[in-house]
Amino acid sequence: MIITVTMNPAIDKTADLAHFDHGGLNRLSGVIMDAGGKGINVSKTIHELGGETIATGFIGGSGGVLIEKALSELGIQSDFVFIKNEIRTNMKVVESNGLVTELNEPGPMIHKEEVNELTEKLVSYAKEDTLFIFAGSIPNGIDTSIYKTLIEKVKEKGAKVFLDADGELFINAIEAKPDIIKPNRHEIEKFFKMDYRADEKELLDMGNRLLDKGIHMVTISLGQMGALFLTKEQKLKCPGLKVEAHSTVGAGDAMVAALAYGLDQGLDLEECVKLSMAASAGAVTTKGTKPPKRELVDELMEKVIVIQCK
Ligand SMILES: Nc1ncnc2c1ncn2[C@@H]1O[C@H](COP(=O)(O)OP(=O)(O)OP(=O)(O)O)[C@@H](O)[C@H]1O
Ligand SMILES: O=P(O)(O)OC[C@@]1(O)O[C@H](CO)[C@@H](O)[C@@H]1O
Repeated sequence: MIITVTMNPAIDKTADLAHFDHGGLNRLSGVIMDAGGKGINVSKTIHELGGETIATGFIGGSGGVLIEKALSELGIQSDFVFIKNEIRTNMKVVESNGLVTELNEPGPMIHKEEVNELTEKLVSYAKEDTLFIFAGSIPNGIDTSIYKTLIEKVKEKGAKVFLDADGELFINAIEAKPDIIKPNRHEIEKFFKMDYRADEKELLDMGNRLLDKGIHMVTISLGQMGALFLTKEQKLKCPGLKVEAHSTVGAGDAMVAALAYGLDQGLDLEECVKLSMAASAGAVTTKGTKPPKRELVDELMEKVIVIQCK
């Protein structure tokens, strides 16, 4: 079973705008709302691909009720810890030239008892055939070592872990040796304190250094340029697929979802890679934070080119 953990969910509001006038009055059109937050998006994509997940994490307030309802209407199982405070709303502004500006709120204050409740819940789910996905930022009142602590606890019970996080959360969590990670270019460059754009050789080198830390698989996503998929045994790269982009929000989550689903289904690495390239490109074509349709993913899979890195 795949358990997604979203500590900082959000109602995503995606609005269209001809041109963003910084410092001026911007009148938005075509505002749509989606249940968001990285783990929740991962659950939505896994479900669309045909898999099963349980979405957990913190939810609260009217936004929390909306998210639970949205997941239940989709037929996605959830088991959240209900918190006292209201979850956040994140604004995504899509300009007509395709540029997306994201305005993410910090998230609610979480109390110690709420963290303890989630910890107990996760430990109770942890078994040898459980894959946990820890994804996204954390709300207020929680230490940045939380992912590290939780990864250690569930790994003790034999579970596997996929981590998609940034900054201090990522740095601390790496110490707990998650099985799979998916940093994007900026995240991995920041981790290795690079202040310029890494070339492919440097990206491979950074990926190898992370594998040496005991991580089984490192996927480095490169936006429209594609992605690198690295294990000790195999180093694969895929150029990005050409699609009509509407919003890149959630592309990374679709990639995480497809990789997790593929591995959980026992697909070989090359099949997992094709599925994740297709799902992430498919996610770019949807409006708002929506998963790609399975039929589109199947179509796009035929177009994925997998190259062995030298
Ligand atoms: N414009 C695009 N066209 C085609 N594929 C794209 C595009 N943008 C992203 N992708 C696909 O999505 C994957 C993940 O994108 P990216 O590297 O931007 O992840 P991310 O930064 O984690 O995304 P986010 O946090 O916005 O979900 C890429 O590796 C690629 O396969
Ligand atoms: O603020 P975080 O937790 O880093 O990211 C949250 C978020 O931007 O990520 C998802 C897209 O990946 C959106 O649904 C959501 O609004």
